Amino acid sequence: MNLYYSQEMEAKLAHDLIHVHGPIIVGAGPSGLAVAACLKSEGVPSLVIERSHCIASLWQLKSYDRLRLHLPKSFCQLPLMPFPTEFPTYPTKEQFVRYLEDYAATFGVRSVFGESVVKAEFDEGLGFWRVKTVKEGSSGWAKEYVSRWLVVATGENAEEVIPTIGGLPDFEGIVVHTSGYRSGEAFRGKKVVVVGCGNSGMEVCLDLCNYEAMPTIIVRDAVHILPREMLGRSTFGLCMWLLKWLPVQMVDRLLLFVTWLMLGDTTRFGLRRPKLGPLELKAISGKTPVLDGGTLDKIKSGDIKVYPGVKRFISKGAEFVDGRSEDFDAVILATGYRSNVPSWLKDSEFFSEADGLPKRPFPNGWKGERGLYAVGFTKRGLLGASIDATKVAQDIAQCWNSEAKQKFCAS
Ligand SMILES: Cc1cc2nc3c(=O)[nH]c(=O)nc-3n(C[C@H](O)[C@H](O)[C@H](O)COP(=O)(O)OP(=O)(O)OC[C@H]3O[C@@H](n4cnc5c(N)ncnc54)[C@H](O)[C@@H]3O)c2cc1C
Ligand SMILES: NC(=O)C1=CN([C@@H]2O[C@H](COP(=O)(O)OP(=O)(O)OC[C@H]3O[C@@H](n4cnc5c(N)ncnc54)[C@H](OP(=O)(O)O)[C@@H]3O)[C@@H](O)[C@H]2O)C=CC1
Ligand SMILES: O=C(O)C(=O)Cc1c[nH]c2ccccc12
Repeated sequence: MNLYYSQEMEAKLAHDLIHVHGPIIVGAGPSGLAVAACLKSEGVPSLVIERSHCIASLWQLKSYDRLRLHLPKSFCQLPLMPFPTEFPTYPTKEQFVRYLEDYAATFGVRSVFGESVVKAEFDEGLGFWRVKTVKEGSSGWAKEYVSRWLVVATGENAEEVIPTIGGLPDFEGIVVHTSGYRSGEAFRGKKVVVVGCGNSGMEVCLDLCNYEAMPTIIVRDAVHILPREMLGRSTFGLCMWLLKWLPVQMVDRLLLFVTWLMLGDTTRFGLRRPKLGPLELKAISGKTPVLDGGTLDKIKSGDIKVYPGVKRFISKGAEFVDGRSEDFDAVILATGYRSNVPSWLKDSEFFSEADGLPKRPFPNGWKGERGLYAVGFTKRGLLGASIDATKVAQDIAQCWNSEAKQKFCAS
């Protein structure tokens, strides 16, 4: 029971509401865990509500086997607990998940699993957030949690983007989104078309090659492909260091020059570069450059074919916008993810209905009104989540620990 509820409020709350002692955090991914840990370190309890039956479901349930962190570990660790020193520079997903399990245990993160938040609404009368959940995968069973603070940590990758491409329902082979792809084993000897050329599409193509499958990647637009490492350092680390001294456009120019020396002109292989440089584009649009870990070599050798956009699918293959057509055994949709916040959060001021991200861009998208917060919607990966989590926890702790505990200080 929250000590700071007034008797009057207490009376107003129906007996079947669950009064959360501290903030409610929706989502037990890295962002939710990070904010719970930071709150704990400030002496603030919290409750994490997670739809799946484990922490970090994106990493444990929706990712392929060969996945590793693609930025060096120093840029991916959560606040207050570094990665073990014996971890490699780019930890595997198993290592990352083990780290997150240890992290949750170390900070005693309190979670309920298997409950999906279907509605969260600020009750003006009570001055509290009411958060309704249903048991994942069932109907007719619901709970309602209540708190002064609501932290949204459901992520930018909560739902798969499944594009409507003409003819796809008529395609007779396997169709799977990358979230359901585990390894190339199931595709040995098969012709596979991979739709989308972000980091997922590129990595899956390389994996397919490693299992003697024959991948074709669909690149419908311009894309920045960068070597994961340059000049003996991680490209990302080098960029972060250069950005301390130089403006982003200049860092982009240097980056593209070294990339050109290392990879050559990628246009020859069907990979046009956007007009804006990779870091400027990332900052403006959130579009992550591809950090190449060997895919480009397979494209150069012809093991991976590059085609422009799909015009439509047919029963045994696809027709492309350039008039060519080809047979395929399987389609892998590497078409990315989206936020699901607009489907359950009844507040259109803080989050955009269009993309489910906070309306105010980084670094100002972490705090809304009336005790509402967001962690992990910065388009800056785990580093962005850690920055948000620290700020959110400090803000809530200030309120929690203030002398005027009776007063509703989230505003
Ligand atoms: C394949 C892949 C690789 C990546 N690699 C990197 C990387 O190397 N480095 C990097 O910095 N970033 C990387 N990212 C970005 C990624 O966003 C972060 O790694 C990280 O997972 C974000 O954490 P999060 O907690 O914000 O979101 P998530 O990890 O997505 O966690 C959100 C949680 O909320 C839960 N949830 C969603 N909706 C509800 C609901 N309505 N009710 C209850 N629970 C809900 C989900 O089940 C999930 O467990 C990668 C992303 C992907 C897809
Ligand atoms: N640690 C690691 O190694 C990895 C990290 N990641 C991270 O995970 C996040 C998600 O990445 P990812 O899953 O690649 O998603 P992205 O959103 O980054 O990429 C989706 C791709 O699909 C394309 N696309 C979407 N719809 C269509 C369509 N109808 N026809 C053709 N192409 C289409 C997009 O093209 P367009 O740009 O034209 O819209 C884009 O190239 C990113 O942050 C990424 O960095 C992912 C994999 C590995
Ligand atoms: O993996 C991701 O999605 C990230 O957002 C990590 C990231 C943040 N800034 C970048 C710049 C270049 C490449 C990756 C990232």
